[in-house]
Amino acid sequence: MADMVNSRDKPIYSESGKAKPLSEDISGQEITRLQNELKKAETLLKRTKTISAQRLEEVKILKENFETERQVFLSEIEKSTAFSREVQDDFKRLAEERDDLKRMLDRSRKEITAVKDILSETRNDLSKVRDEIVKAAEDNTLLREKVQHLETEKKTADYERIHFERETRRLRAELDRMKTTPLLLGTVVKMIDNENVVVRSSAGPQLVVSAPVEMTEKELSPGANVALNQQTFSIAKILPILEEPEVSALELIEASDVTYEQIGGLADQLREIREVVELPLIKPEIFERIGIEPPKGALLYGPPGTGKTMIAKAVANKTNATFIRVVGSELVQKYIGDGAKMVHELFEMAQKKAPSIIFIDEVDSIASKRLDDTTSADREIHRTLMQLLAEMDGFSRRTNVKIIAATNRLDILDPAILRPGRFDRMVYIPLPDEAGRETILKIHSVKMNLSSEINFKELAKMTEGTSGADLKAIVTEAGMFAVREEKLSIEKIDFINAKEKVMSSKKKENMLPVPENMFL
Ligand SMILES: Nc1ncnc2c1ncn2[C@@H]1O[C@H](COP(=O)(O)OP(=O)(O)OP(=O)(O)O)[C@@H](O)[C@H]1O
Repeated sequence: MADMVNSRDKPIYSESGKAKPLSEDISGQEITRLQNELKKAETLLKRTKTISAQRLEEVKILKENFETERQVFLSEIEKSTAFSREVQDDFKRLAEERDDLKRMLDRSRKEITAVKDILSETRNDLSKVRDEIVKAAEDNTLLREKVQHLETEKKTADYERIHFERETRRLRAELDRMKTTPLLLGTVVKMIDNENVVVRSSAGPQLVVSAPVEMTEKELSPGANVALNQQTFSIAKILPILEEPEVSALELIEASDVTYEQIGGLADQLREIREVVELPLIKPEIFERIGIEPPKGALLYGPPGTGKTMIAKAVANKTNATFIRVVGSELVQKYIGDGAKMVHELFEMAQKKAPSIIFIDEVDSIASKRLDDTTSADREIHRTLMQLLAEMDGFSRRTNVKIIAATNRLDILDPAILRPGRFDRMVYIPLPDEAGRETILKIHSVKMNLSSEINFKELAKMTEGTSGADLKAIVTEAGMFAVREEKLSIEKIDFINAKEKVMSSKKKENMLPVPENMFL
């Protein structure tokens, strides 16, 4: 057993921990026990070593983990430090900005205060200006009233002046006629030489008279109408020759260019006139076939500027007739003493130029009713009328001569001229209605360059009471407005301005007194 003790196992310790020499009291059992104990201790030591190794390993891992986390924390701290620095910078910048803003706010507050002051000053000024405007408007109204009053006075004065001028002219003509010894009518037969002329006096004999030095050979050509002094038979003046319309009271148009299409809004009236004037000229056989006398003509009456002359010209155009226009007032004013003769020559010329249409404008000037022929002028007018009636009665209905007369004063016409057999139809030519006005506006602006916004229907609504001549004036005036402003086309505003202008001047005219029943 002693062999079994390993030298390595020496010394052996007792339970009390005190080493005892092996030789002494160690029994076999004790040795076994001690060996067991030793084994246990070894096992324990081994386990302890293992555990220590495990613990060491764990400590190592923990150490590593700790290092890693420390690094993470360090980097986090670094980041936080950088962030905190940024935050500090931002804060600083924001603080600066806030200071700037504060300064700006202060400045703005000061500016607002200044603006408020200016505003209150301006408000005061404005209220002063408003007061001044109100005062000026009141002054303006007063002035306008004064101007209106003055305009009315001026119109009255103008009207009186025109009236007096007319009266003066009439009296002067009357006076001249009374002063002048009546002249004899004569016709040049031939010129003998530069100084002597043979004339046939209307009294009968042929005479040789001296040629006045101021008269040319051409003026004294054979056939020229002359007036001769009753006592000396010298040539006092050359009388106009009817066939030369520019020196007579006549307007002679061989071929009129007015067509029915150029007349707006008078369809019914045109139909009536065409029946009595156009039809007998174009188709006289219809009347023969039916066995009725063709009409002689028509009397057109109505307000001025409604197209009476146009109608007569259009009929002349349609029938290829010569259009001869004579103005009643000119007949008696220009050819004092010769009115009746002129009427006779007028009908003669119409026959010569047939087919023809005699248009007697302002027929009231020679055909007005009067109670008695007090003055010689009245007697002269009466003679002219009698001649007209005689000519109308005398010429055959079958000739190619038709008469159209026109007047604005049906109320003053002598009933003699209205008697049946003279004018077969009396046609009222009224102011155009709305549709008529629209057509007339379109007719007169057909060649104009118009802007697309122009609405003639609307314009026709605004021009109530205007005549065809007024509407033509509006169109022309609108063109003038556009020309003045160098526009490319006529705009609506030009028409509105033209309408205002024409209608206001018409209103002024209308303020002159109008005889009662003027268009009846
Ligand atoms: N119905 C119409 N259609 C188109 N244009 C018209 C019309 N009526 C008048 N006018 C225009 O007015 C102008 C004057 O018309 P016109 O001389 O025919 O009138 P009137 O009735 O004879 O006038 P007055 O009685 O003053 O002699 C014409 O040249 C024409 O341009």
